[in-house]
Amino acid sequence: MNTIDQFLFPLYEFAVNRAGVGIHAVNHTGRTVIYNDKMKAIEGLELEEVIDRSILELFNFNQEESTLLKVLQSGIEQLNVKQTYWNRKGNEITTVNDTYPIFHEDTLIGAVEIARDVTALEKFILHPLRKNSDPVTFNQLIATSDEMKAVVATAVKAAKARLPVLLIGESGTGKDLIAESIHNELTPSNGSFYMLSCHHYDNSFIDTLHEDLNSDGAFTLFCDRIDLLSIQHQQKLYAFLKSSGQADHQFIASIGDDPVELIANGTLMKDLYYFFTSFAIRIPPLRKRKEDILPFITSYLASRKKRFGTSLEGIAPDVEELFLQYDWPGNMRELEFLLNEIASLASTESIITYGMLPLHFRLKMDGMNDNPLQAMDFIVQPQKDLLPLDQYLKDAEAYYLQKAMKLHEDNITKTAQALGMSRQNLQYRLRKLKNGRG
Ligand SMILES: Nc1ncnc2c1ncn2[C@@H]1O[C@H](COP(=O)(O)OP(=O)(O)OP(=O)(O)O)[C@@H](O)[C@H]1O
Repeated sequence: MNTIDQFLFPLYEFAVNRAGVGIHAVNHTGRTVIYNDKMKAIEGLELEEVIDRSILELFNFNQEESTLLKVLQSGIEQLNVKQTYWNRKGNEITTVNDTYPIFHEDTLIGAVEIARDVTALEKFILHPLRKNSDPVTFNQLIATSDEMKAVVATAVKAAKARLPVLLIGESGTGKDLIAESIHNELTPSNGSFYMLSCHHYDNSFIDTLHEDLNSDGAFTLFCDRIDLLSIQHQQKLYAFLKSSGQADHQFIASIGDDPVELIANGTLMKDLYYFFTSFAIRIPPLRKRKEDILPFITSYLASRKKRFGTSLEGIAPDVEELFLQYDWPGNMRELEFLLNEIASLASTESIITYGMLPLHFRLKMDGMNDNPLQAMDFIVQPQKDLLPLDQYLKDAEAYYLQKAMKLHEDNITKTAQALGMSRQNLQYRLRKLKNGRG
């Protein structure tokens, strides 16, 4: 490093780590050389876990890394690649990635990926919902379980009474859908449905609510996740609601946790909570109402068939059993994403079989079921469909690592030694396999 570089290095390092975008750079061999703080936050990984990865290791893993690899191989940039997945900490993340090849005097010396975390931005909206698609009504909600039937019955009552409603439930349980269904149940109907999404740090939009919602007629305002607003913004929202006058407006809010706890730990303003509690509706997580899983799948596949002409119609009994055992931390949204993933890879199949489940899901199941992949799964048999090579290699890696770990009584150092890799490398692979990305 020359003197100028030495002088500039701390500045570069500072800038890279303070950047609001994830930055991941690899050299020409695919080895990670930059992995900034934002990228760590997005992926839930640590620098040590990625720093000594080689191009071959990168090959087997997630989409984003293969984008880096592709760009490294082709020398052509890839822009605006969007992905949504649950990261290692179980958070749903949506990123938009730009990946660039880096040349020095005509020689390709590496590639850089810039990832924008748009999870919050995507939700930062104040807009009339679904202007151009069918309005959502209670009829479209899957409510087979007694718990969901009770939710719908109370929501219908709330719409009749036209009183403020508080929806309480984990992410992905359908709060948005219920809010919109309440709006569409109102008689006489309200002109506009506005969704005020509070998932963003910058909630200055609350300051302009008066102007934004200045409509002649009655409207519905759905304040999604008010518990994510700062107390100062909650006070502003409360002041707006109190002053909004017209009795015909329908106000709905949602929170992601138990209100008593949120108030106790200072995350939710008591007055704002009381404003909405004429009807407090708790939407149970999917793991507490598993009767809704299969009807959702049937309805999803039927609507996909209608819209895209796909051939999928149902799921195999063993897959059904797995789905009923799984806890679905991302609730209906996670199930929907999983089905999207399966359906987008399906061709002529009419039934979702175990082999069609993405690896990350199967690994979670294997952990849960004590029913891991078997050596038999890797033998080519005439009566069994062949897997795509990429899938086969991923499965084989998962199997091999699990067996190697077992052989060495889960001792990372010994297993890594036996496999001829570093501890970090092995840990990284194991974590990736366990938490796999969709
Ligand atoms: N009962 C249901 N019937 C049909 N689809 C559902 C149901 N519940 C959820 N979904 C689907 O699951 C996805 C997530 O639902 P929704 O956005 O309403 O969840 P949410 O609780 O508002 O999540 P968040 O708190 O993250 O905003 C949507 O695509 C929705 O269509």
